[in-house]
Amino acid sequence: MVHYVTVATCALNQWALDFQGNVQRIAQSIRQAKALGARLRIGPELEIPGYGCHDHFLEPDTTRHSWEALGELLQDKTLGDIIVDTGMPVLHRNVLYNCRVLLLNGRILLIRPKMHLANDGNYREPRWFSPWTKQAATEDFVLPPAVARITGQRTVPLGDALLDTADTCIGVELCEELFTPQSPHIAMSLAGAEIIVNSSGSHHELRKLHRRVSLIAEATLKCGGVYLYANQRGCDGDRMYYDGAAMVLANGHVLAMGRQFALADVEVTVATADLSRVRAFRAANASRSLQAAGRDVPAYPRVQTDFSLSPDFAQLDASVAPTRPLKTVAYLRPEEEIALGPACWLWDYLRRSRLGGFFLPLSGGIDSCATALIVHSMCRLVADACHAGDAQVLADLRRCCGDPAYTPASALDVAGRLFHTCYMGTANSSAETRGRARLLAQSIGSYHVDLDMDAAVSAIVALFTMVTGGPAPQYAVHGGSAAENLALQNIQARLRMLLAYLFAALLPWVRQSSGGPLLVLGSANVDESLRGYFTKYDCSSADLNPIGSISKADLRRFVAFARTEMQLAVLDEFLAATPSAELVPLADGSCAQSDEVEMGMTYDELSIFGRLRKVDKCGPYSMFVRLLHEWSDSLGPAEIAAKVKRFFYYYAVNRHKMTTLTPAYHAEAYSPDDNRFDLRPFLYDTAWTWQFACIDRAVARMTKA
Ligand SMILES: Nc1ncnc2c1ncn2[C@@H]1O[C@H](COP(=O)(O)OP(=O)(O)OC[C@H]2O[C@@H]([n+]3cccc(C(=O)O)c3)[C@H](O)[C@@H]2O)[C@@H](O)[C@H]1O
Ligand SMILES: Nc1ncnc2c1ncn2[C@@H]1O[C@H](COP(=O)(O)OP(=O)(O)OP(=O)(O)O)[C@@H](O)[C@H]1O
Ligand SMILES: NC(=O)CC[C@H](N)C(=O)O
Repeated sequence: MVHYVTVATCALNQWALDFQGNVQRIAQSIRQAKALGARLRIGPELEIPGYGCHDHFLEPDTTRHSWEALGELLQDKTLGDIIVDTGMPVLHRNVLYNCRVLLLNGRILLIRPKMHLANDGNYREPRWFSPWTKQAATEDFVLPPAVARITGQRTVPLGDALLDTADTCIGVELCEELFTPQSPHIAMSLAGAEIIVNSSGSHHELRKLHRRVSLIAEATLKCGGVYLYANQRGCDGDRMYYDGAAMVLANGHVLAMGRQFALADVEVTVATADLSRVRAFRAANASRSLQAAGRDVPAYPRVQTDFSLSPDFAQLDASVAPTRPLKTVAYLRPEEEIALGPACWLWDYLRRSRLGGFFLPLSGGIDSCATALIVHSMCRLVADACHAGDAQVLADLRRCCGDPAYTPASALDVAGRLFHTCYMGTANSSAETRGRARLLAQSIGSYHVDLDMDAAVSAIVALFTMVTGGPAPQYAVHGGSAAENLALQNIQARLRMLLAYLFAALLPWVRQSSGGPLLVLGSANVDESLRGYFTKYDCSSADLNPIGSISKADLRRFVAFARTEMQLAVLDEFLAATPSAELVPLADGSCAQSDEVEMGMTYDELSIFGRLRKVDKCGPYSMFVRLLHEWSDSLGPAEIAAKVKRFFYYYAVNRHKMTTLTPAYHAEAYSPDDNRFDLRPFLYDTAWTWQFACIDRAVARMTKA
């Protein structure tokens, strides 16, 4: 007797509130799973309305339309003969739950509400849902009449139960539940669930996939069993990118894993697991058996079905073999993740916003260069998908370009249609930055504009002088005050933003393209945002920023990676250049300004401050203590104190700038995004009187000692 079960998990590119598109993608994934021989298919968390509906979950319409959409799935006869695990909000006795709904042949088997809600970082599920707190208990859920008519059921069980099929037992764990110390899979496995299904809405952060795989590998290594993990993939309407990587593990080994980043709307990952191995693994583990036989194992209610996941478990069929475990999991390096995640996010945003492409102010510096490389990466993915026959990507591309007959020849060809770069020079710009911008644009195929805007700068200064009747403001190198010097720089920076929006609106018209206007891209990185080293409402203000949660140090690593992997020799010059704003007059024809000198700290130091502040939750005093140990080889307590105090001073002065930062791709746990992720006041006492005094006392004590 063999017990081979073929199971399917998916990554779907759902879009919040796009019920029609979401149901189509779910149905397509079920059909694909069946075609691949699967008898169980799981999809992402809340896949019917889309995970990222946020406060729309509070609207009864969202639940209502989810039931209507579920009704369509239940009535579709092509979706039968497979257990389907789908997700939607369910209102039970006036309480809203985040639920899995398990279906089979037009009937609902079980509704399983989430028991441990995600409530940190970007997650705030308790704002909309309540957790189901009754372990191993169910209640009767009365179906909405329209659904009851379809299924022929009046009530279905809702709660924490297991599903018994003819050949195995299935337990449901929902996303965050895996991340908790007392994960439900532990009790469910001890109670005999052999397959655990986990549907997630888990967004990308660099290196996060390791954590998911380790948690599941650890779970199945300790408990034994088959574990299915599904996830959304794509931008479903905000700063997050859900990064797929749907997978199947068994007894600690990865059997199959889908792609983390890809443009395909539907990806089904299938594996055949041998349940005999699960049984042998568990039975041979004496201490596990002792626990499983004990009184503490919850007596789960069990929903019964005669359906069997094994094709015919009475006979050995040599054509069906268990999937061999992967030898290694091919984790991407963080640089590769930066190249792919934001690129896929940009593509989803572009096609879903139905605009005509991107416009990027390209300065010849590292940040806008990294942004350009991400768009280049997007163009490569789009060209590859078209060449591989992805009809959806080709249709979306044709709509963006406004050309129904277009077929791309290459990534550079795609860039020529979608990507616009612009160098906006002034008398303060150097030939080096202008040249680097032009060469990079050539290398990646963007439509490049090289302009000078001195006339506009002079006009604004002249207007100011005329209105105030005073002398013209001067740069510091010409004897001007600090205020004059800053004001003159900020005019240039803000004019660039104005020009960016003008060109984004009208370049398609100039090029006689029938695509829509362009999305303006910004390139402010985490470090300069935290330090406030940028002009409010300059080119950092844009429609989207692909690099806004990434530090300068990581961006430099990404550009170095792109130099080799994308074979762009021009990037050597970017890596070698000294970062500079080029907003003050040149000295002997070359740049007289250096970011790090002006900021009073290096980008590497800023990266460290940024991680300590957010990830390690350090206030000024804790940061000082941490750095005292980490920097003790090179710096004394007084120097470290001065650096920490300088950072917190500028952070406090400039925190207000975070409130208007351009929406940025969420890539890192140290993101300073003020609107959704890093919630802080923006009016601080910049003296930090109490905190700095505490540091000063510690320095005094150490100096005395
Ligand atoms: N607590 C608060 N809440 C709300 N608003 C507040 C505020 N404190 C000041 N403000 C306002 O903020 C404004 C000052 O900010 P802003 O106009 O940006 O000007 P500001 O921060 O004074 O100057 C721009 C900074 O960026 C540097 N910079 C300039 C250009 C390019 C680059 C580069 O990235 O390479 C760097 C420049 O050296 C300087 O340090 C004023 O309007 C002020 O009223
Ligand atoms: N000469 C320029 N031409 C076009 N865009 C520019 C120019 N100077 C600055 N910008 C735009 O303004 C943004 C902020 O300018 P800033 O001088 O602060 O550069 P940065 O943040 O160090 O970025 P980069 O490394 O791209 O220069 C740049 O990322 C770029 O998009
Ligand atoms: N939707 C969820 O429950 C996600 C929570 C989980 N901590 C994650 O990041 O994957």
